[in-house]
Amino acid sequence: MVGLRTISQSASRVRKSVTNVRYASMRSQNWGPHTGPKKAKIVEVGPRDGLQNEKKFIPTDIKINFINKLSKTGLKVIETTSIVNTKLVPQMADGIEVITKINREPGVEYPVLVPNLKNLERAIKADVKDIAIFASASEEFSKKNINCSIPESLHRFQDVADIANSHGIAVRGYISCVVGCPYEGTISSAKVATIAEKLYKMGCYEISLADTIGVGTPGSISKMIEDVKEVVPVERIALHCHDTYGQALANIYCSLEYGVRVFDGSIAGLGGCPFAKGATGNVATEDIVYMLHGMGYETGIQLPELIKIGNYISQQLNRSNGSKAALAISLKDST
Ligand SMILES: CC(C)(COP(=O)([O-])OP(=O)([O-])OC[C@H]1O[C@@H](n2cnc3c(N)ncnc32)[C@H](O)[C@@H]1OP(=O)([O-])[O-])[C@@H](O)C(=O)NCCC(=O)NCCSC(=O)C[C@@](C)(O)CC(=O)[O-]
Repeated sequence: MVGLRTISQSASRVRKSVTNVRYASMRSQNWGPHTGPKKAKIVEVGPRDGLQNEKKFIPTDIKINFINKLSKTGLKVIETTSIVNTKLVPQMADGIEVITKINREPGVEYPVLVPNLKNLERAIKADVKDIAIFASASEEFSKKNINCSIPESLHRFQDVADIANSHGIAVRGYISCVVGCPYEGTISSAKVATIAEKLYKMGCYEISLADTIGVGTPGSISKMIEDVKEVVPVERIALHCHDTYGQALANIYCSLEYGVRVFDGSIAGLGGCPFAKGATGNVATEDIVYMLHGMGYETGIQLPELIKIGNYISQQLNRSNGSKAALAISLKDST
């Protein structure tokens, strides 16, 4: 740990160049709204956000099998697990085993949630190449989720980002509760923009704006994106929707109008946050992909394969598939 801290200063210099390399490779993929074929990127968060709240422990082999299957669908980013306090999130207690045992396909990124330096150290030992840090726009949620205030968390994340980047590890940044919080109610978009700018400046290659409890509508989401776009280039913005109020696809559609091209989704609509009452499933990846393909966006994802895996994991969890597109297509195919 002491070793990690001592390299923190030179790390900020290295950070800049590593971040720029990541930017260059992302730019070549044209996630922005500009010219060329219409492209969008999906960040599959099912293995982490989708599973973290499951009460019954899912055997590690099933998690690994699930991720290995997802790796063959054309997805370019699969958020694999988290390295956090195992007493608080017991479902992710096998995070290190999962990340070390999956088959990491070339061209696929496997980010892992990391909240602090101690856990970054564990991630580095496990040869993790991509991490996600997770801040919040709500003080209360920040304290409940990561046991510190927003300013303390940003201070902590600066160290994590510096050291991660100095090891060549790319860093994605989340902001939870971007329009509403289960404890504080409405959240100001100006506050979200301030935090987004800080995460971006500390070296996050992408800022994922999370509507943790799914209260956003195209009205509140567009205001929030407008404000964040002022301080973070739109091609570095991702939207992470939960579908609690059935608004997720409408919100994604409206963010497309603002130039956002990166969307987090959870296969079969799995998900929920242990620290946010009312955080139900994430928007189903299959539904996002169905909509994007229908609008002429290329995602590189084979939807039929994704649907098979959504059905597989739903069976393993003994629950019905939460994707409407998957249900409709599976029904049509079976008749
Ligand atoms: C952030 C901390 C660590 C701060 O926790 P802390 O108490 O401030 O710091 P700590 O590092 O001293 O850790 C406390 C205890 O946890 C243990 N610990 C710590 N890490 C590990 C580990 N890997 N394996 C085993 N033990 C671990 C550590 O050893 C210690 O044990 P003690 O000394 O008390 O016996 C804690 O609050 C925590 O882990 N919180 C869980 C956060 C979390 O996973 N939240 C859910 C994901 S975020 C989310 O879902 C939102 C998102 C991203 O999807 C977007 C959205 O929709 O909003």
